[in-house]
Amino acid sequence: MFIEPRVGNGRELPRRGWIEVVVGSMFSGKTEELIRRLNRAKIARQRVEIFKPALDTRYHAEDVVSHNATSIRSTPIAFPHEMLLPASSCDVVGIDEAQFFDQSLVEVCNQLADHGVRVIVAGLDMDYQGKPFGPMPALLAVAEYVTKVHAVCVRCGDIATYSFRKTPSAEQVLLGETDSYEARCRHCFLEGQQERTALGTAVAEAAKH
Ligand SMILES: Nc1ncnc2c1ncn2[C@@H]1O[C@H](COP(=O)(O)OP(=O)(O)O)[C@@H](O)[C@H]1O
Ligand SMILES: Cc1cn([C@H]2C[C@H](O)[C@@H](COP(=O)(O)O)O2)c(=O)[nH]c1=O
Ligand SMILES: [Zn+2]
Repeated sequence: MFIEPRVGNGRELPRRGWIEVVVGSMFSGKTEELIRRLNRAKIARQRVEIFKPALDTRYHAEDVVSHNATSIRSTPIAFPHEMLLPASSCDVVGIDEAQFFDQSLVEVCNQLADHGVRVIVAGLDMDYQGKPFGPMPALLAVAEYVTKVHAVCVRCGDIATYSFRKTPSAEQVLLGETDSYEARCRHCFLEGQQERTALGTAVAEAAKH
C-alpha cells in the first residue's frame, strides 16, 4: 500500500510529507508493522529516524522491540519537540508507543509532515478501560492513512481490539506484557470488566461486615 517515492530514475522528487497511523490493541502487530515500513524505507535508501518515549524501557532502553522479538534502533525521548531537530534532515520518521506522549505530539507530527517528512506513528488507540489513549484520537483525525491491526482474543480466538489488564492497578500508565495484559475481543473484554466490578462490590460488602 505504501510506496517510497523519494527518488525517481536517479532524480530527486519534491519532498511531500504525510502522516500514517498504525493502531490497535496490545499484541496486534503495531510494532511489527512499523518496523516493516521503516525497513522498506531503509531499503529505498531513505534517511530514517525512529523515536520512542523514554519511559518505555520494557524490552530495551533504546531499541524498538516487538513481542515477536523483531527490533530496530531508536532514540528515546521525553517530549515530542525533541524530534524536530534530528528529524528535520530525514525522509521518514517512525514513532512507537505514541500513546505515552503528550498532546504536543500532534503538532510536531503535523510540522514534520508539512515540511515534507513521511511520519509513521504506532500506538494504542485505547487504554485498559477501553478509553481513548493520550494523543492517539487527535492523531487519527489528522492522519492521511490509518491502519487498524487486530490481535487474537486469548479467550475465544475472535479478533481482539481491547487490552485487558489482569492486575488491579488503576493507573493509566502501567508498563507490562502478558504478565499484566491480554488481548481480548469486545465480548470477552466486557465479561472481564463485569467480573472485576462484581469482585470489587463483593470485597466492599465483605469489608462492611
Ligand atoms: N493474542 C495475540 N494475538 C496476536 N499476536 C500475539 C498475541 N500474543 C502474542 N502475539 C505475538 O505478538 C506479535 C505482535 O507483536 P507487536 O508487533 O509487538 O504487537 P503490538 O506492538 O501491537 O503490541 C505477533 O506477531 C505474535 O507473535
Ligand atoms: C492497555 C495499556 C497498556 N499500557 C502499556 C503496556 C505496555 O507497556 C504498552 C503497550 O505496548 P504494546 O507495544 O502496544 O504491546 O502500554 C499502559 O500503560 N496502559 C494501558 O492502559
Ligand atoms: Zn473473545
